Amino acid sequence: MITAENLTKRFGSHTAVDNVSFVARPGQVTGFLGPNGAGKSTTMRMIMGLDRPTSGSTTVNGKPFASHRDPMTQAGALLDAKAAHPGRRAVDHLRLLAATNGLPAKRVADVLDLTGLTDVANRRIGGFSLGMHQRLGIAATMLGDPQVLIFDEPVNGLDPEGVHWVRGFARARAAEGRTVFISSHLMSEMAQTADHIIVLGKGRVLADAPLNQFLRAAENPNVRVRVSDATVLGSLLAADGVTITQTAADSLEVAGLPSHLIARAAALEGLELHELTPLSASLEEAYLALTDEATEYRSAV
Ligand SMILES: Nc1ncnc2c1ncn2[C@@H]1O[C@H](COP(=O)(O)OP(=O)(O)OP(=O)(O)O)[C@@H](O)[C@H]1O
Repeated sequence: MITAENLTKRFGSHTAVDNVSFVARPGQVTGFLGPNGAGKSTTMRMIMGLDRPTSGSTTVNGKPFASHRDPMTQAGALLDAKAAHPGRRAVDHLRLLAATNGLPAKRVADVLDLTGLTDVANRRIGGFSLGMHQRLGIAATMLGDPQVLIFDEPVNGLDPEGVHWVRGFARARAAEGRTVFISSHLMSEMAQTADHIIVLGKGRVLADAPLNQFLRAAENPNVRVRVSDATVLGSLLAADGVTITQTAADSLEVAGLPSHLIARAAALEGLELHELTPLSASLEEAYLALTDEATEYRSAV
């Protein structure tokens, strides 16, 4: 489990992470979404004790990461896949990490196997493709068999096979009961990987909800309605979970109802519809609207 409570990080006058609170739970892939510069990497670095928060706190399995006696058995983080020395062989890189962290040498063979790198274990890292670098970075996170895994943009630049592999790996680790926390700037990617999504924009949490809530919001976009009597239709549509904004004498914007139900209500009342337009079509658009600070979507999710 990972928690962040009122986490804030300032670099000079710039606030990179602004009062962020969330929980990433065991048994789930939690997607940490946001455009470049939103503060995802800085948050991950603070969780791993690599950056000190200006204020607020984070915990990994109940304690600040750095205060665990055996940190690599608590959490593994892939923050920079190219961090390994290019002249070193993959197996030696992992052996060194295991030895300096007091982990059994036999874990090296286990994690090479787990990440499909056994056949290239004796190759120098400098000759690795991006996908192999990524696998090696992920292998290192698993050396201590930790309960918590943190991957910063793990699919960036990977080919489709590499993306598929990372996705499957993350899902499999969550299915084992681990907490998997993955950042991405692509909603489409997270929609295929995450159970729960936290959206960050300009350092702030814009949304924190199960993936299926985002999917529902995208399936039921806001609908613009022009009708002979907007006041009458508005009162007919009013219900729990439905938000109605009258934008002009003959216009409404309706959130939380599909178009066909709006049309049916108008027809039953004998009202004349002049327009019925869904305002957003896709999950990606819902996410872009959110990070663009479109307030309607923030409340819809
Ligand atoms: N060491 C630093 N010194 C000054 N500013 C920093 C530092 N690290 C990050 N920042 C700034 O903090 C903000 C958040 O950066 P961060 O890397 O956390 O964002 P991100 O969401 O991970 O984006 P990206 O995907 O581009 O890495 C950015 O404006 C960045 O320029």
